[in-house]
Amino acid sequence: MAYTVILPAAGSGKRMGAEHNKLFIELKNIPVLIHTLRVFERDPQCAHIVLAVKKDEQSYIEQLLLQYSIQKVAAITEGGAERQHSVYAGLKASPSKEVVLVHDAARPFIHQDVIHRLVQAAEKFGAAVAAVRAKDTMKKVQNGIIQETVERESLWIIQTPQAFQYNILEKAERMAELESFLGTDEAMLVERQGEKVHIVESTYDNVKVTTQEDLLFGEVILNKRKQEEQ
Ligand SMILES: Nc1ccn([C@@H]2O[C@H](COP(=O)(O)OP(=O)(O)OP(=O)(O)O)[C@@H](O)[C@H]2O)c(=O)n1
Ligand SMILES: C[C@](O)(CO)[C@H](O)COP(=O)(O)O
Repeated sequence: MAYTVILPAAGSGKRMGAEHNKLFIELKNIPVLIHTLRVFERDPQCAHIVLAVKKDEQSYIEQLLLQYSIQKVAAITEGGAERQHSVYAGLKASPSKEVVLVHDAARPFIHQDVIHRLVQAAEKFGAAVAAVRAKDTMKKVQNGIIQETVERESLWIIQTPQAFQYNILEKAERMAELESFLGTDEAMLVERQGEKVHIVESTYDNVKVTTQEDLLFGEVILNKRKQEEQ
């Protein structure tokens, strides 16, 4: 089934400590943003891409789209102060009212197979997110003291893409805005509307480029994939 992907790309990259948007940092001489865009540009099931960007970065991003022949961007909208605001702005600009994916532009290593399983799950169940099982023990801590160990067997690390039937995500975003609720992912907003969100198992190399170390991981991931292609 065809889908539209919303790519929030309007962050400040504080944890990266870069002078400019971390999405412009190059991995193997290609900007992180382009690596991510190429995944969807090359996916026949992706009908449209919607970008949410910082106003003062829009013309530079438009130049990148031309330079790298990215054709599927149907809309570029202005992002907001929080990731959630950027996603909602992107949703409002979406040309499609069917299955919509939200994917961090900072996650360039997503596999097409995971995307397709997410689209199928969203079509069938209404909402689904990419995730991997927790490998470390997780604990709740207050004032530097462990309060509770969370049983690991049922713990998953949630990623993006997060896939939804349009009307489910639209209502969740609209209600969150009305109630001034801020979540760290779209699933939170959908869950609070009583919807069931399904898990689609993803891969551990679906890294979000957040801190300097992730750039090292990214180089290794790209080198490994290049070797596998040979
Ligand atoms: N107001 C915001 C904040 C984030 N994002 C985007 O959401 C994705 C995930 O956010 P994150 O990795 O946290 O990026 P930043 O917010 O830039 O990072 P930091 O929190 O370190 O500043 C990124 O593609 C980022 O560009 C966005 O579109 N609008
Ligand atoms: C949406 C997300 O990628 C799921 O893990 C994550 O919550 C984004 O967090 P960020 O701090 O906005 O990068």
